[in-house]
Amino acid sequence: MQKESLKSKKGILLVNLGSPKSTSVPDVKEYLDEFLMDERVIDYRWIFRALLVRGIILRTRPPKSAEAYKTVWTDEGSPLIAITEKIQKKLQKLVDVPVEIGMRYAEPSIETGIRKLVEQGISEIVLFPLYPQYAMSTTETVIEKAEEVRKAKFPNIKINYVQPFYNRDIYINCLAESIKEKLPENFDALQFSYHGVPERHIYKTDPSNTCKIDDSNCINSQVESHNARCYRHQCFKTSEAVIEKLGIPKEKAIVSFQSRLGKDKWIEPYTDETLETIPSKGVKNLAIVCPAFVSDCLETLEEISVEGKEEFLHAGGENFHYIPCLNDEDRWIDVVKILCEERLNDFYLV
Ligand SMILES: C=CC1=C(C)c2cc3[nH]c(cc4nc(cc5[nH]c(cc1n2)c(C)c5CCC(=O)O)C(CCC(=O)O)=C4C)c(C)c3C=C
Ligand SMILES: [Fe+2]
Ligand SMILES: [Fe+2]
Repeated sequence: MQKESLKSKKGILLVNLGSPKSTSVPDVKEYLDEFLMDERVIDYRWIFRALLVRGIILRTRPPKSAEAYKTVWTDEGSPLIAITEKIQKKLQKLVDVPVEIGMRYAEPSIETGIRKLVEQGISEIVLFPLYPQYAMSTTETVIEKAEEVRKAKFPNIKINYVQPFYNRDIYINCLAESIKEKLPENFDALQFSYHGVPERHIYKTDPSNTCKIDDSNCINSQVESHNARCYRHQCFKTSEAVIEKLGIPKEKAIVSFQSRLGKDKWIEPYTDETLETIPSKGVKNLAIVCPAFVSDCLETLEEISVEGKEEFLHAGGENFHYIPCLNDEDRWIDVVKILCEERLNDFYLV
């Protein structure tokens, strides 16, 4: 068994969220349709999801989103895709197996990425969902999609998945080092702004049924199965570990959740409301980082760096310092390499 595994060819697929093909309204609409019709993103029954997405959201949102995308688009296209390609190229120089990329939505899709590997004779793939924290709308949907594609199109390949890595020392050290380098000399608070999710998603993915979204039941939970699946817990734990590593007092750290959509209750506190209230509480000089994203994207470059900054300054803040994501920093590529290699080696254990 082990001999056979050693003979088969291995490869790596890095998976990120994906962006529209272009900033045109029809391309943005097509992208949003695929994204929001995902049952792990808007988790209503198909008919209600279609009524909400196609009947309401897609009638008004695409032109606004297209305008926002225009402000971050570069000569290389979408920042999220361009950065993922840079990670791929750097990783490729460090490992002796082929590395491809795939996006959960739009192109290059997960299927395209797997096909490119299979065409190179690969039959064992390490698939890395590029999300530090687990969520139904990120890690889970990537794995579901990859399994659907594998079963339907490539039934003879094996896939090992890199697990969420929010609590791995190598990642925390890397993130802390990266933040440390970019922190301004004087700051009143360091804000960790994570992408939000509806509260309902937190309860839905908790196998232990113990999460009550309050500090004792969520952040400090000792229930392993809860902690492995609770996005909120994992976000707070990421921040806690980073501030400890940086030696920043707890009182100087703020955790918040951005980018909510629709009328459902999302996990709190909300980033926009926080930015509007902290100046009156004495936070005039703010450093802000977005650790749910490994690569800068619309949500960091526009929603935080532009809109968030405006909200903060308008509310009386004086200095707003955005700390970029890990992007293609060498120290982060080293972490990606280690996490992938662990799963490459797991093929030998079968
Ligand atoms: C990092 C983790 C992410 C989670 C969790 C997440 C949940 C989530 N997102 C939406 C709706 C939208 N998100 C949009 C953009 C977007 N979201 C993420 C990541 C997470 N989303 C990224 C990296 C991006 C940027 C993509 C890019 O091309 O740069 C958008 C599109 C933009 C817009 O119109 O505002 C929507 C819509 C929901 C509903 C959700 C959880 C249920
Ligand atoms: Fe999102
Ligand atoms: Fe929780």
